[in-house]
Amino acid sequence: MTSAENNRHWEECMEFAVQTARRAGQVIREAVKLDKCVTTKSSAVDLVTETDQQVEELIISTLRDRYPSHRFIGEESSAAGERCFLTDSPTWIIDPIDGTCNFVHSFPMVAVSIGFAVKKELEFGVIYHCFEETLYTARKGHGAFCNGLRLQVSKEKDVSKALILTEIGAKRDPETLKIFLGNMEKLLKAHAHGIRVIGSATLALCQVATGAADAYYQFGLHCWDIAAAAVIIREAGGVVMDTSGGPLDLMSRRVIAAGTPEMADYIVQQLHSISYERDDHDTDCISTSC
Ligand SMILES: O=P(O)(O)O[C@H]1[C@H](O)[C@@H](O)[C@H](O)[C@H](O)[C@@H]1O
Ligand SMILES: [Mg+2]
Ligand SMILES: [Mg+2]
Repeated sequence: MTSAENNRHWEECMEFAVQTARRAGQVIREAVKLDKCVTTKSSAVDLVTETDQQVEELIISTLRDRYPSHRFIGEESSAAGERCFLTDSPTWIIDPIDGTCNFVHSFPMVAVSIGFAVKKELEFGVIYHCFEETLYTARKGHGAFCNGLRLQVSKEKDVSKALILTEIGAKRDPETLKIFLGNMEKLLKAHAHGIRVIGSATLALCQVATGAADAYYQFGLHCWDIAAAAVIIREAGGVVMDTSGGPLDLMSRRVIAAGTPEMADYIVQQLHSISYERDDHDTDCISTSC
């Protein structure tokens, strides 16, 4: 296909992703009122429900019917053992319920996140806030939007004038908690206006894109938490990078996002790292042969 044909095709894919995310959000809104069967994954606080699995199946089957040649990375498919790696093929990167702990507690900060990559480059992102029915979208080179209104990140460079968001991740061992709380302490001692933990990495990252938050950082999230939000933040004029200050590594389980590079660079200097196994940890052989 020509680049113009590709451009039109990815636009059509994003429009279909929006319809699919809205359908998934409707299922989640209905399920949140019902009794939930809750189990755990990597730790006692890494929760999953039947709804996570059903919604992921709905999303992937709907997309696969329409785009049978595409590849799929899903949070719950990965938890069930499917390998998590990008190839040059068009690939959907899906978090069916971001904020599962919130969903279990009926705390209304829950999103469906659908990212899309081609030739290992993020092309578009769709994040749908299921309870507010707020839709965040962005396509590379075409801007970022919230319910159709264009988004612009904060221009704040000074951490002492910043509202910063983060998430805890799934590990709760003493060493992890010491580093997590130490990182927050460093930023609070730098007189950040506040630090917020809302229980959904994707919705927190969307607040960086809207300019309501000046920065976000986390160790322990996944590629499906980052993919869609990275496009939305970049298209809103923000930066998304590795916690080392280098380029974003989608599979690394860590991220810093900010409205300005100055804010991001300051946070890089403050953070002590928490290590998590990469999302693509068991695919070294495949990734070199694909
Ligand atoms: O599992 P879901 O999809 O709910 O994603 C959340 C992670 O579980 C948390 O560890 C992580 O800290 C973030 O809250 C992230 O949104
Ligand atoms: Mg999830
Ligand atoms: Mg998630």
